[in-house]
Amino acid sequence: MDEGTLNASAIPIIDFGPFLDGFNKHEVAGKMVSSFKEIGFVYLMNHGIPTEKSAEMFEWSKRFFAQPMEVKKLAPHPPSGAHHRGYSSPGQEKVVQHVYHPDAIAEQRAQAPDVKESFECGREEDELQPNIWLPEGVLPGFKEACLDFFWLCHGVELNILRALAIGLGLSEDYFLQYHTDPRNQLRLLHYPSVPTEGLETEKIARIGQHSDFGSITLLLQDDVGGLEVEDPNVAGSFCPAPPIPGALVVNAGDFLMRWSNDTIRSTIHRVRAPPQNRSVDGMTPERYSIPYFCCADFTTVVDCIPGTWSAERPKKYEPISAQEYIMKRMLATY
Ligand SMILES: O=C(O)CCC(=O)C(=O)O
Ligand SMILES: [Fe+2]
Repeated sequence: MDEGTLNASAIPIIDFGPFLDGFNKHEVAGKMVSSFKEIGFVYLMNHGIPTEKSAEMFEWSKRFFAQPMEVKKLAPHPPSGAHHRGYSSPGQEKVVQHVYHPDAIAEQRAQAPDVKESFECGREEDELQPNIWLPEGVLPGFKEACLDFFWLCHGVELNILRALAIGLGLSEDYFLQYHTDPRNQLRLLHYPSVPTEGLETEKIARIGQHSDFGSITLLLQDDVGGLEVEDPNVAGSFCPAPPIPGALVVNAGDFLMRWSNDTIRSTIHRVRAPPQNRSVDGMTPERYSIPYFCCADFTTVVDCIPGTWSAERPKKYEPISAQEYIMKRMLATY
C-alpha cells in the first residue's frame, strides 16, 4: 500500500449526541465542518442509527447475497447506469472518476474489474428509478427491511445537513430546502473473497478510486477494513479509514464541494485489501458494507452558496442541475 502522510486518526471521531439533544449544537456543527474542510470525512458516534438496526441490515444483506446467482438475478440491475436499482453481479459495475468516453471506461474495466456485487434501492415511490425487488415470496421481509432502513437513514441525513448548515454559518434548514424529495440510494455491497495477490497487483479492484456524486454519504462497514481515503494534501497518497465499532462514516460528495466553492472536500476514496494481511491461504476475506447516498432534489441547481465566493475568490464551478450531474456520473459506471 502507498505510504500516506495521514494515519487513521486523521479522520476525526465526533460525538453527534450533543447535536441531537441540543446540548451543544454549535460546537458539534463547527467540528464537523472543519473536518469536512480538511479531509471530507468524519466518523460520527451517537448518530441515531441504533446498533441493532444496522446489525439487522447487515444480516439481511448477508442473506440476500447468499442466495444462488439465479435467484439474485431475479432482481436484475438494468444494463444502463441511468436506472440504478436492483442486483449487479461481480464485474457489472466499474466505478470510475470522471471518465466518460466508452472506450476509456472499457479499458479501465478490462484492466481491473471491480469485484463486488451490489443491491440498490430507493424510496418505493420513486417514479424515475422504480425499485427492482425479488419476486414476491422470495426472501420475504427483505424489501420491508430495506425500506425501513432507507427511511431511518434519511432521518439521520437531515440531522447531518442541519449541522453542516449551522457549521457553515447558514440557517439550520438551508440544505433542507434542497432535500425535500429524496432521490437517495441505499446500497448493499458484498466484496467476495478474492486472491490477495490480485488486489495487491491491482489486477482486480474492490472499488476503484472515486468521489461520491451527491450531497453526503453515510457508510456502515463490517470489521474487515480496506476503505482508504486520499490525503487531501498529497494526491495519489491514501490512508486507511478502518472500521470503528459503532461509528458511522460520513463523507461529503461533489454537491457539497460545489455548494461550498471547494472549501469542503469531496475526497477520493477506494476499497483495497485490508491493511493488516488478513489472508487465509492467499485469499482476502469477504467484506460487507452499506453506503447510503444522499442526493439533492433533482430540480436543484447546485451553485456556490452566497458568502463562499467574491471578486477575490471567484466561483470555481458553474451551476449544474443535480439530476444531470448524477445521471452523467451514473451512466459512466455501467
Ligand atoms: O465499501 C465501502 O466501504 C465504500 C463504498 C463506496 O465508496 C461507494 O459505494 O461509493
Ligand atoms: Fe464512495
